[in-house]
Amino acid sequence: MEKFYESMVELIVETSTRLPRDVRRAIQKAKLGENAGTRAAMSLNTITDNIAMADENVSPICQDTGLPTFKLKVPVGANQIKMKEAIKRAIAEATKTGKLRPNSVDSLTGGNTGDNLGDGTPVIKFEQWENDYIDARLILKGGGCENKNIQYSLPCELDGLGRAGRDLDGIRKCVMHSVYQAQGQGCSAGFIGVGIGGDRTSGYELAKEQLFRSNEDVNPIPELRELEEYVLENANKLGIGTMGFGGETTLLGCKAGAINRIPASFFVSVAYNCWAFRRLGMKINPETGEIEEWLYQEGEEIDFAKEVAAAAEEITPAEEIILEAPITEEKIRSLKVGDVVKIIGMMYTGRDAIHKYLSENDAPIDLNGQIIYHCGPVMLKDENEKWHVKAAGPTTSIREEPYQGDIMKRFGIRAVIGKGGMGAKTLKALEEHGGVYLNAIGGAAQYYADCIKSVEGVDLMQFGIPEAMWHLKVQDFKAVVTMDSHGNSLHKDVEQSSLERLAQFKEPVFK
Ligand SMILES: O=C(O)C[C@H](O)C(=O)O
Ligand code: SF4
Repeated sequence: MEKFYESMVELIVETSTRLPRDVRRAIQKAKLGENAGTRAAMSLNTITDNIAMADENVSPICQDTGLPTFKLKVPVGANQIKMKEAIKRAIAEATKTGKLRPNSVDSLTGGNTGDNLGDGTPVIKFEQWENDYIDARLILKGGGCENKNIQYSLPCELDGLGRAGRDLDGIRKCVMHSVYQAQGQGCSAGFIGVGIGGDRTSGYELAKEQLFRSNEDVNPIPELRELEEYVLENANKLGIGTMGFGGETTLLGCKAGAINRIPASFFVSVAYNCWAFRRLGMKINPETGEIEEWLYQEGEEIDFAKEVAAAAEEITPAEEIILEAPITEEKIRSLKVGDVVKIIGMMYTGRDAIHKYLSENDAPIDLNGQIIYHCGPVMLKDENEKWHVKAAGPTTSIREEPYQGDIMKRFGIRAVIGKGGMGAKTLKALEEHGGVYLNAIGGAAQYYADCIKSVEGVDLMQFGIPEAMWHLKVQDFKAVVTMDSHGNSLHKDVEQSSLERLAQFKEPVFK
């Protein structure tokens, strides 16, 4: 079992830090399809730089290492109890070494278990089979994309598309709609798994099961193959683009499966996965526990590191505006949607727990003129009790929509950084108070960790590592203004234009 445990540690570390080959190829294709100089092209450059940095640092690609979900197929007689114990031990170990963020939170008390173990975490599923080896697969699916999963019950009425009936064309409409409703919030461009049929539970399970397929396989069922190809081609006409900034690629992969249903129910379930599609697998010898072969590793491996060096010579950077807190209202009012800013100096992290806390309590520090970063980092303490940032990309900002505007006004905060954009309430507050929303590239956790030069302090540690308020000193932290103090929002514009584009897919296609 010791070897099996070591194999599991390796599986977790590799999955968290190195994207599989099929995923790299899909991202490379998207990159080649964007026009140089656009926001989408810039974002994809950051994404591929980040992939290369994660390879090199053997550190998490994204700070949200998600809900670890293992799927094991085992020969009859293999001891599942022992395997489960070894997997749990491996999870705790990978958390201790900073390859996983402590992500297991008590749903009633809010307490973080600190080692990723707890009721329901990790998810481990076993299946017996006739083969003589163990097939072990792992997916680390983050929370932002998980929140964009969606389940439709047919028939239904859909924005832009009208009625979706109980047939293949109705299914087509649901799947197109699922990509539209995700906008950039699940760190598009994404991959989707579609589950047709089943009940509410087995439908979602089937959808997630599709995410274990190679992105390049061909569906043996002709109707499903047609559906997959249709969606992949046409969802990319929605113009949502990388991070929802607009652009040519919105979807990187679509895989669909179908199971039977009962007459009254007709569910279409969609599991959305961000570009940081972390899933790997291995064949393991059941006697020795050793790795026999890695899965998803056929074909060419794209090493983005080489491209980083080449691209650095070519790119002329867009004009960047330096921002350093404390920021004046005048400075904020001079910023407009589309401006690229480079932040130097201090910023403070604050996500779900902090926003709720600040809505009911005083701030632990003076936030006047300051910058709040929606981020739950991976942190490690060294032997001298000093904290280090191991991964620190933005989290989905829309969750703070109920609080954000009020908090900015009350504490004098001038800028918030996050991803995916915010809604009408925040936009109004930015206008009234003089604030901006800055979009960072979701998932680019190594890229941003590199911009953080020191950890100057931390407050509210009782909320656990991802939710505490970290005081970070940064250098050249780049972000784009996507909501300004003049009532403009790139997110609102893209949502509107993509809804109009969605409507072109209203007419029946599969008869
Ligand atoms: O929890 C996080 O750090 C990010 C999350 O995955 C998100 O996409 O919002
Ligand atoms: S931040 Fe983005 S890339 Fe990271 S897990 Fe969340 S959705 Fe995925």
